[in-house]
Amino acid sequence: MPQLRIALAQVNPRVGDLGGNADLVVEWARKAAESGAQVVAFPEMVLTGYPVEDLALRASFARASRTAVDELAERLADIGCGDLLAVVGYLDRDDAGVRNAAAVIHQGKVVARYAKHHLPNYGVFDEYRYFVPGSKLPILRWHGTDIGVVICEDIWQDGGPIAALGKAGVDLVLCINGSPYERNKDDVRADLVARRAAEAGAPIAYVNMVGGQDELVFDGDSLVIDANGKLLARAPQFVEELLVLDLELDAGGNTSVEPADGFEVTRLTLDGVELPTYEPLPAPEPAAPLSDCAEVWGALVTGLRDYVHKNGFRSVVLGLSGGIDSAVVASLAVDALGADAVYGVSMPSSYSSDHSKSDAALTAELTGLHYDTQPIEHMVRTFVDQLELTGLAEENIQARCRGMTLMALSNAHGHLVLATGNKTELAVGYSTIYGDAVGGFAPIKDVPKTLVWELARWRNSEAEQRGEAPPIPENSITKPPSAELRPGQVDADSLPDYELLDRVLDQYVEGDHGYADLLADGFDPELIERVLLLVDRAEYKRRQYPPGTKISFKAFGRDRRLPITNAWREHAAALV
Ligand SMILES: Nc1ncnc2c1ncn2[C@@H]1O[C@H](COP(=O)(O)OP(=O)(O)OC[C@H]2O[C@@H]([n+]3cccc(C(=O)O)c3)[C@H](O)[C@@H]2O)[C@@H](O)[C@H]1O
Ligand SMILES: Nc1ncnc2c1ncn2[C@@H]1O[C@H](COP(=O)(O)OP(=O)(O)OP(=O)(O)O)[C@@H](O)[C@H]1O
Ligand SMILES: NC(=O)CC[C@H](N)C(=O)O
Repeated sequence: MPQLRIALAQVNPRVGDLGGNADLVVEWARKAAESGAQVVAFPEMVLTGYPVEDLALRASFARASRTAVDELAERLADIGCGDLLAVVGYLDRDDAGVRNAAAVIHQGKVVARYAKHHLPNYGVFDEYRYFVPGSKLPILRWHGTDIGVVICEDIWQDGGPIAALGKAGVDLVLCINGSPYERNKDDVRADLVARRAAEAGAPIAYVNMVGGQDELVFDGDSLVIDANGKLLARAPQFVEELLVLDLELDAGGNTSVEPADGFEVTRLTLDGVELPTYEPLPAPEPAAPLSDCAEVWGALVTGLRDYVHKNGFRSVVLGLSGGIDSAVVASLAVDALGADAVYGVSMPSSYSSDHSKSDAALTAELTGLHYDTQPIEHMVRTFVDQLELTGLAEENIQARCRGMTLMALSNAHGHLVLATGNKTELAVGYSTIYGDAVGGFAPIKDVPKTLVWELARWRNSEAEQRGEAPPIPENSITKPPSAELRPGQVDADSLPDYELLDRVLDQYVEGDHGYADLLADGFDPELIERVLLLVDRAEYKRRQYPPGTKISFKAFGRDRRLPITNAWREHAAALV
């Protein structure tokens, strides 16, 4: 049986940076060659970054991507990696249109191209807007084994290229991916890859990218599973990694080129240099799965870090209220960027409690971030007096003075402003537009309030286990949440209990349940009407909220697109 050493390069490209991404591929291909691999696979569209959105529609970008892949092939040969079979995702354009493609590179040339067949067009994906599906299946004979290539969504749909490869006969399938993180998706992926490997009758080597791209985080979790469902290797989440392993594959001998399931099958035999003689590698230990909180924290840290760095910022600023949301965002920012890159500002008004000031100062002390106090009382007074503001207008001007202060500090010092709102607040519109809703990035906008508390407790206990000081003040976790916009205000005065609220929101937002479904879920009719009205009315606020990391199946934004101007209400009268 031929032994094949493969390497999966789980790397972090940057959208639009064709030169930088080519350098990345060269650097990791070199590592793969040094490890003795004969095959290296890179993620989906690694050369352009992913997703490129409407850049795909620009002919200039497609031309640059095609040129970049040809130049990359030459470069790999020039640096002595020509004998490696490299599979590299890129954006292609041919007579039929734009393609989400994989180039197979060997000895200085692109020897085969595969265009993604199944295009995802749900959730955050719009691939029918950009790409033309492919129906050609190149199968490469390399060191006696027959290798097929597919791209991400190709394994998420029944039928299609995997079934066709199974019928034609292959010994290995390389699946290159840009699969964004969602809670619990790692389990779904592993099951899926196992199912498809059985269908292909061959192991599937699945390589996913890592890193943040606007609202998406790619978590890696690359894996190799054989046709019997055995996990052969698994990379950790959220870190770059070269997963190298030796595969004992059934020797090729597959010859069918009959069209299978509408696919045009071509076989190409590549000359392999004589195999080096090396000791087989011990089977790599699969990365241990992360707990739910560790995984979410890893996603939030990655999303924040990459948004900041990939957009050229070196530091962030946020308002520290002493409350749980700003404390958790501060802790995430410190984990993502280091304490020296985080600036926290306490901005007390005349309604601010003593504990809000002391808890904010304690957050700074525990995390080591830069701390400053900027009282807003005089600014607020000027607006209130000049415009004769009372009630809600007076309350909101406090949040707006804070927002303006943070943006001024951003302009003056170049910090990116972090908005601290969580998913529950976004759902019910519990924030002041152009006030605490200002910012460039909103790290916890997809985290429900109850999960914010859970993450805070988890992060503190992690610190304790490592013998470090817990970064989040205990009082910020345990005190009743309050916006402190008027004396004695607490969230519970105007919102249902957060446990209950999050359960309703989960069904309405994630589950898209209507009124009747929510009744069947066991919620009180009055509660349903109240919560749904709040959610529906706040669409305009969500549209203007900064981007932030997606961790759920349905984040606000691309995953959930509702009209702002919308007269439809889910209520009892709408039941038929
Ligand atoms: N459909 C629409 N399209 C575009 N704009 C629309 C709009 N409807 C209203 N507006 C505009 O929005 C304004 C109302 O929104 P806004 O000014 O935000 O005010 P509003 O939503 O009425 O009040 C803010 C609420 O958030 C709570 N809050 C504030 C700050 C922090 C927290 C917290 O705990 O985190 C909670 C606060 O207690 C209050 O209940 C209107 O005056 C109007 O200008
Ligand atoms: N006194 C303050 N000093 C600095 N920033 C503040 C202050 N009050 C509010 N903010 C900012 O506005 C955001 C919204 O705060 P608010 O207290 O109104 O509600 P919250 O959603 O409960 O947030 P938190 O849990 O952080 O208090 C805070 O997270 C913080 O960034
Ligand atoms: N890039 C893709 O085709 C991703 C789609 C796929 N369903 C995933 O999330 O993994």
